[in-house]
Amino acid sequence: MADFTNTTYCLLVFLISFVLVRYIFKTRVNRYNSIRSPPSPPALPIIGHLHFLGPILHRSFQNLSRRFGPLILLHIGESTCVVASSAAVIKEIIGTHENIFSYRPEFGSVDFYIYKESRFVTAEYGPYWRFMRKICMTKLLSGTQLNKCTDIRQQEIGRLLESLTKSYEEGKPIDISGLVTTMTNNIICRIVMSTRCSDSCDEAEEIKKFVKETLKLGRLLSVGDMLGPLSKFDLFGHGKKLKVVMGLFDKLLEGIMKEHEENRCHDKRGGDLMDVLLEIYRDENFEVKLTRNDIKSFILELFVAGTDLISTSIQWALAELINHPNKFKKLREEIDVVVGKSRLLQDSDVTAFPYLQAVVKETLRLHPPAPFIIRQCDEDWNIKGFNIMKGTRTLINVFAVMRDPDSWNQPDKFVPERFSNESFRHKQKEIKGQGFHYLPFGSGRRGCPGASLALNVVHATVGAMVQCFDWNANKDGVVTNQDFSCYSSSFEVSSIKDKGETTKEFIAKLDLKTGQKVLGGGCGIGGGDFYMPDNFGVMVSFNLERAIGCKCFVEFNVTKCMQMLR
Ligand code: HEM
Repeated sequence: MADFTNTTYCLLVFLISFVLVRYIFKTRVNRYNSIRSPPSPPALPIIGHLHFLGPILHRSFQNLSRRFGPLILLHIGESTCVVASSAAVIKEIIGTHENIFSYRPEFGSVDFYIYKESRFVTAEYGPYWRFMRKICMTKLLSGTQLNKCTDIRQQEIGRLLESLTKSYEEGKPIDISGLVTTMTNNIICRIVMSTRCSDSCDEAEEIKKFVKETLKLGRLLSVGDMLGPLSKFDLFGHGKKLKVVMGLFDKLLEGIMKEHEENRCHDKRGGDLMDVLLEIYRDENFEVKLTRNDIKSFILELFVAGTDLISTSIQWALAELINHPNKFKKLREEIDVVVGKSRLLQDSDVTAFPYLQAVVKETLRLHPPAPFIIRQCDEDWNIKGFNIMKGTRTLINVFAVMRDPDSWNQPDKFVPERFSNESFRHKQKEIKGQGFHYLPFGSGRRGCPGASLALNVVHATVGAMVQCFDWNANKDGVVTNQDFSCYSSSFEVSSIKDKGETTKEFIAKLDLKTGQKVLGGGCGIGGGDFYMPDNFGVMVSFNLERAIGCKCFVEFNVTKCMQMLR
């Protein structure tokens, strides 16, 4: 009853707010009515196009663009955006007119972000952004810095493999999602703050919690953007919570910074990223004077930008390989020929594995962990004959572009071979995002600076997991060859696992046909599934058989995966 009252109350506040906002403020919508705007689906009063949006946003936008064209205008409550979904349109936006679309929009969370003045990812294209970007590319995430971290990556992957083996030996189920996320968090933690942090598991764990909470609250506050200027009143208290979480993060990071300052690194190679940033902070000669908040904010952004995305990519790659045993076999053979069975694959081996690289590229094409590139139009502009107003949020639907049948053969199929055959190899431009058909890391001056680090970790982890274990869907397991978005929409409410219900009972309830494949939960990530209900929990089992003889039993826990994204 209390829940019902709360929900009704929230709904009322929400609706009244909309009406007030509409009444009080002259909206962007009105201005768009008077210009040649991009096509727009029929909108409802107050909510605009909200009713077109399903739980998986990039799919909803893909469906809309199929009906209304590759550039569409949407009003969601008080929030207006254009969505681009074809390579030709995107080429204009982040290619030809990149200078107009180099800004990223502010979201509702910014008012409650304690390092408001220090953000890099949403910094305007000005001296501060240019300075941070330069140190990112030349010092923090440069090839030299990454080479220095090879040992860290190798050790953390080794730990992951040990955990898998140990769980097998103890006969315990394994939460792949949790283990892989811990690994990526540890890698970033150690690269950023060195062993001083990673040795203390508590600190690494604390950071993981803060990042998760910051992401969750940030998303909730962004949804509040629909309320327009009223979102500043923090009607649901998410902003207040964000401030508290960030306050705790700040305290923890200040402690780590002080520790670094006390044990100043005299290593000629320059120490970890925190050491490099502190060195710049102390130096008066740089064109931009860094503050302590700049450093903390940048570090938080690296965690937010990196950890989850790498982990998601690894899980999707594994899921696709499990679902395509012939491709798994082909990859295993490639690794066996080069590395053999007596040693573990190393970072430096990856260049000798074209098929492994193709598997990762194809995974990122089908399941881009960042399904949207978000930019903002900085002047009243014209794209393909349509007017876009200054300040309009511009969403590039990377997911739709990378599944566009005009650019890709059998776009919804997992076919790594498309990246390993000769015709594609000399299209390297595509891979770097310059052809605008393949954009998992964005493109141009605001493209992802962490792409090399991310690819290093994904290649080495997927390679090691394939080299060391046989991954087969258990015959009891629910396994699908569709991605999770199809999975969630086809199961809906009737398939929520009841409390106390065993996996077997749950599976029986789903009434799957013999031989039908259903993808395991660990794979259910792709930017949007966090809308799934809390109690949705499918335990999916996989058998792991180690190449060198031992057998493991793994359970993918969907609930845990999704909690990760909450
Ligand atoms: C698989 C993993 C990753 C994916 C798929 C990914 C994807 C992306 C995408 C799509 C963008 C926006 C690009 C654009 O606007 O054109 C971006 C930006 C960014 N990424 Fe990544 N990223 C990944 C990993 C990382 C890592 C590991 C780091 C750093 C540790 C990182 C740091 C950043 C930063 C700082 C930006 C903002 C750059 C700027 O505004 O100049 N990312 N990433």
